[in-house]
Amino acid sequence: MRIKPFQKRYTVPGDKSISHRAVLFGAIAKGKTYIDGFLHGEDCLSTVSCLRQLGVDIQMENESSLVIYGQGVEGLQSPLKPLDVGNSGTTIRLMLGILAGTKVSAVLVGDDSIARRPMSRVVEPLRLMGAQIEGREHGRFTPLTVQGSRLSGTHYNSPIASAQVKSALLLAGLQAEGKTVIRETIHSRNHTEMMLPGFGVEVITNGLEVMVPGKQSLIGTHVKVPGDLSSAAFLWAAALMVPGSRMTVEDVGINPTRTGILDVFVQMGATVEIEQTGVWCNEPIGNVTVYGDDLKGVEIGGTLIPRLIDEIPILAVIAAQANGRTIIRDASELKVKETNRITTTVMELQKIGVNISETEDGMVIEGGNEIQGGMCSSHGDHRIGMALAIAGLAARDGVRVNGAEAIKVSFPSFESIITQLSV
Ligand SMILES: O=C(O)C1=C[C@@H](OP(=O)(O)O)[C@@H](O)[C@H](O)C1
Ligand SMILES: C=C(OP(=O)(O)O)C(=O)O
Repeated sequence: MRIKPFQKRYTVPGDKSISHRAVLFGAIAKGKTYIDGFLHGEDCLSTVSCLRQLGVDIQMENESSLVIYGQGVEGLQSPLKPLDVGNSGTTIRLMLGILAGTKVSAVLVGDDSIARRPMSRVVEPLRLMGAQIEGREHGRFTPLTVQGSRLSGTHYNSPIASAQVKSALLLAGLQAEGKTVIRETIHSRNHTEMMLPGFGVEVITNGLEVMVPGKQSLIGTHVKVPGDLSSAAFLWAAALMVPGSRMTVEDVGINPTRTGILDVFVQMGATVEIEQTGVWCNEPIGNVTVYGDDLKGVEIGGTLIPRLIDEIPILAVIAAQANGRTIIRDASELKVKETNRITTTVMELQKIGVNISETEDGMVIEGGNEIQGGMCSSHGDHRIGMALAIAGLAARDGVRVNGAEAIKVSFPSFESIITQLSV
């Protein structure tokens, strides 16, 4: 149902990408790692449970504070049962990079969505380093089996801008003989490169290239996780969908490899005020306020896309309300996320009366018409579920989202915040 204008300040739960990395790196480090602000969402909990199955002692002091008693990669043990990564692409791909160079043998499985997502993007370059990974359709899909082995460093030109690929190879490279160099065509998020030096690891970045010398070990540290900009994006979007509203999100990560959506808000005519308040573990954080009425459509593509890849479903919702046409190009990677996010975004927004169509590598939205509302589905994809719920704040008849439980994957407090906005 259409809601009244609001002026609010919130914090959002910890960044999902950074939470995964903090617990994975702590698990292969020697000594204690403390994590504050850990995201207690299903994806990160899948990472924790896989690591526990590998014999890592992880204690939860409370929902967002963890202590990991790391014993180095040598301390990892072969699990008795398959490691279940649930819905999390980051977990399986980074875990493959870690396990490839250990003495562990393990089977990795996930849910139906994971079973459809491509694994060859990490399996193939890891095999070039000497990894022994087998699986369904020659290792293109789960279930996958990894038998840890000796690795050699590599020089890999990554054909896709994927931080999961880059991170998997860097993690394998830490255990390999010789150096590992990854070159991307477009910058992907750089949280791995930003965090590893805090664990005492040498990482050298030179433009689009990242290099790690091999045979390095990690030392436990303290990680403070910034708020997740990808979660905050839904709250800022709420303010843009309800004219006259204003939303501030505090202590949110503003790493430039993630802030593409803020650039697009400005391009659409919104006001974005960024007050940087600190740097936590190499990651800039700040308080970010977004407001604006009478937005206009935009054309986006190219190097901007990896900087807002997870925000495209919510951007489509904002574009539906903005005046004029929005064109999103170069976003084929969306086809291999939790769902095919081009298809699911277009299909579900059409159901609630948005004029939107699918293209080969993105979508076109004709904005400026009232969103009617109705019944739609998350298709089990957290970001689709949240995008549709935000559309509901401006829809004439409201929006009912089936499968909203998927939202717990990344933003467990989303529903309670949206309920507060609506009263
Ligand atoms: O490394 C990460 O933490 C992530 C990288 C991105 O995926 P790709 O690496 O497939 O682009 C992103 O979509 C995902 O939500 C998290
Ligand atoms: C794509 C996502 O995550 P992952 O690849 O880790 O499943 C996401 O959170 O939008």
